Amino acid sequence: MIEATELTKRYGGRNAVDKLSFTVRPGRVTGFLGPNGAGKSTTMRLILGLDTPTAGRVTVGGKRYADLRAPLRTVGSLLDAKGVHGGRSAHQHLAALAASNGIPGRRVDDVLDLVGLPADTARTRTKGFSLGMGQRLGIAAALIGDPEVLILDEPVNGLDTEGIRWIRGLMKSLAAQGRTVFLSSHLMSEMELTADHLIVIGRGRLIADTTMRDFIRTNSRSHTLVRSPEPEKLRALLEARGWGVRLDPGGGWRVDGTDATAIGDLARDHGLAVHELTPAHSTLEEVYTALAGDSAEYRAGEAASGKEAVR
Ligand SMILES: Nc1ncnc2c1ncn2[C@@H]1O[C@H](COP(=O)(O)OP(=O)(O)OP(=O)(O)O)[C@@H](O)[C@H]1O
Repeated sequence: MIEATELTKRYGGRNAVDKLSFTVRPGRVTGFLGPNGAGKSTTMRLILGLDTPTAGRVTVGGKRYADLRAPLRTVGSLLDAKGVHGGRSAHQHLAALAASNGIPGRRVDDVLDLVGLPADTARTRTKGFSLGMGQRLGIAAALIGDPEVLILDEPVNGLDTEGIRWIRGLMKSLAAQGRTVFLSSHLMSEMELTADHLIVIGRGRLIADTTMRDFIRTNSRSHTLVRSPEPEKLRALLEARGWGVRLDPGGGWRVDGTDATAIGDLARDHGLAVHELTPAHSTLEEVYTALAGDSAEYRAGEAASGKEAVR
């Protein structure tokens, strides 16, 4: 569990993190979203004791990071996959981390296996590692202490499709084991598939702390997707009713202001074939983009309650 209470970090004259209070609970994957400069990395650094708060506090498993005796056994993190000495091998890097936290050396082979880094690769210097291999090594380092809490900043960066799918499965299985998984990503489609819960910030303030499902439901414009072999005829009929009609990126029309029943009846009354008629919600990406485009920093002032998704 991660608990932030009125967490504040001031740089120069500006609050990068501004009275942020939230709880990241075990047993689920929590996504951390916010536009560039919203304060996500700063928050993660504060959680990990890499920076000190100006005010407020944040704890991991009930303790401040600085008070953890063997931190890697409590919290594993991936903030910057390039933060590895290029002259060392992956094996040496992980062995050094293990030794520094009283973790048995045999754990190194376990985590290498878990992240799919072959033994011979793990013995070569990391300087030649691809971005994807570096990312796997970073995740191995995060897992070395078998921690209850995982904090990962953009963990799918540089991974190919198979790697992204692998991370998704790994995050979900770690959460299913009862661990706390907190991750940021700019890949919305991936976040939608991976996270159960979302914490959204803008300008250092809490905007939403809610389930993925509720975040999308509350902020999406529900619409009906309709396809017909005579799309223009259908569009004319829909618009004549005063309903909003937009082109769906996948083809067909997105219709606002009515429901599937009314559209189906309308098409039938005019002898028009309909090949698809689906009530639909926006994707996370659509909701998020609309929110971000709505105003710089998500109308941070309006979201004072913090618990409700923005509208
Ligand atoms: N060490 C620092 N000194 C001064 N200002 C900083 C420092 N670190 C971050 N900031 C500022 O704090 C704000 C929040 O930055 P932060 O990197 O936490 O945002 P972010 O949400 O992680 O953004 P991104 O998605 O681009 O990584 C920004 O305005 C940034 O310029």
